[in-house]
Amino acid sequence: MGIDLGTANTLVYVSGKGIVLQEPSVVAIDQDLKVPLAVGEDAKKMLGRTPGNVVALRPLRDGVIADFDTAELMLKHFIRQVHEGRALVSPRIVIGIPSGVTGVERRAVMEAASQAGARDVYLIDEPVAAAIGAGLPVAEPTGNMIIDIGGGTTEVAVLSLQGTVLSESVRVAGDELSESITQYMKKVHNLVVGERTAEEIKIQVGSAYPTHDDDEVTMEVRGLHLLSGLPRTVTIKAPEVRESMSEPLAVIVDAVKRTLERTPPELAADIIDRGIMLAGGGALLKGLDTLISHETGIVTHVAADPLSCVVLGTGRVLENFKQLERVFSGRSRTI
Ligand SMILES: Nc1ncnc2c1ncn2[C@@H]1O[C@H](COP(=O)(O)OP(=O)(O)OP(=O)(O)O)[C@@H](O)[C@H]1O
Repeated sequence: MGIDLGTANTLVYVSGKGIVLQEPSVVAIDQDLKVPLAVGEDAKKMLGRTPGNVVALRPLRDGVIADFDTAELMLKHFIRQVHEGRALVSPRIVIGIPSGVTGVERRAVMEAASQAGARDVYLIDEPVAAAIGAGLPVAEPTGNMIIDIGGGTTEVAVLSLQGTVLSESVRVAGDELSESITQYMKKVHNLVVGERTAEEIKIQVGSAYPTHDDDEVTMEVRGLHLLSGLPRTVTIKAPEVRESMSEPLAVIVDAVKRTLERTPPELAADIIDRGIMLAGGGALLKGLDTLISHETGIVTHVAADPLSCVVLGTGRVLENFKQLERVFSGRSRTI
């Protein structure tokens, strides 16, 4: 089994079956009874809509485990769901985790997977898994650059010979882009919008680079008007949404440029030939590949299925275990 334990989404791949689960990394908990009410999609629908005694939590924030107990609960829930309640037959699990997590958190993730019934737990850094899932030849002696833009972190890495030659991780990614839209709506339109609405704006009319028909793209946004205190609908245009995201986008572009500046010349030459690969849900932001190409002068591609790259990578590693044995950043075995 391969798992992408992401800030925004968790995906599970089962050898021979493919991706069997794709759910938001959200857990809703009844605080009075201390029991989970919902996990995944059902819990995400509750974000910002819960009564006093219920909290909808995202246990991973900014690429790290913010709430370990809830993360463990979620991981166990998903593993059991995939196995339809049956006990695991001591399977091997490969888990993709953000490269910024600490040693303690790595052990905690392995522990949670062991408790859910896994015998051999292997950890793989998300950029490495994303590169494998995007089909980059990471085992060859050639430089590959991957930018994995998730919910909480953007990880930029240069890989060669199954290893990370250099990498940089910034805690600015998809969620921060949505948050900038929230701030903009409040400041310019006096409209308070929730996390889900801000994400919808980003997906529907957000872009990183201008197109000729930009001005015609608009969206009606509902929220709470700050001055009247009443619900109101406001029409926004694509260029203002792009402008509202300019700061976090600049942080991402700077991280890419800094990594390129540190890349050894032979590998840099490979990257110029092969281009840069974008993965993670953030890669779906319209025009982001064009922005990065424009800023770096290097052709930039978006992976075929950016949201699934990490989990597909864990799956490929599972299915080619002997050839890709050196890609792991942690492992544990329960006897
Ligand atoms: N079409 C889209 N346009 C822009 N952003 C999108 C789109 N679809 C998804 N996203 C964003 O992608 C992010 C989630 O990506 P992904 O599932 O790869 O993250 P993750 O792996 O859970 O996070 P992390 O890698 O930080 O742990 C969210 O911020 C979401 O808003």
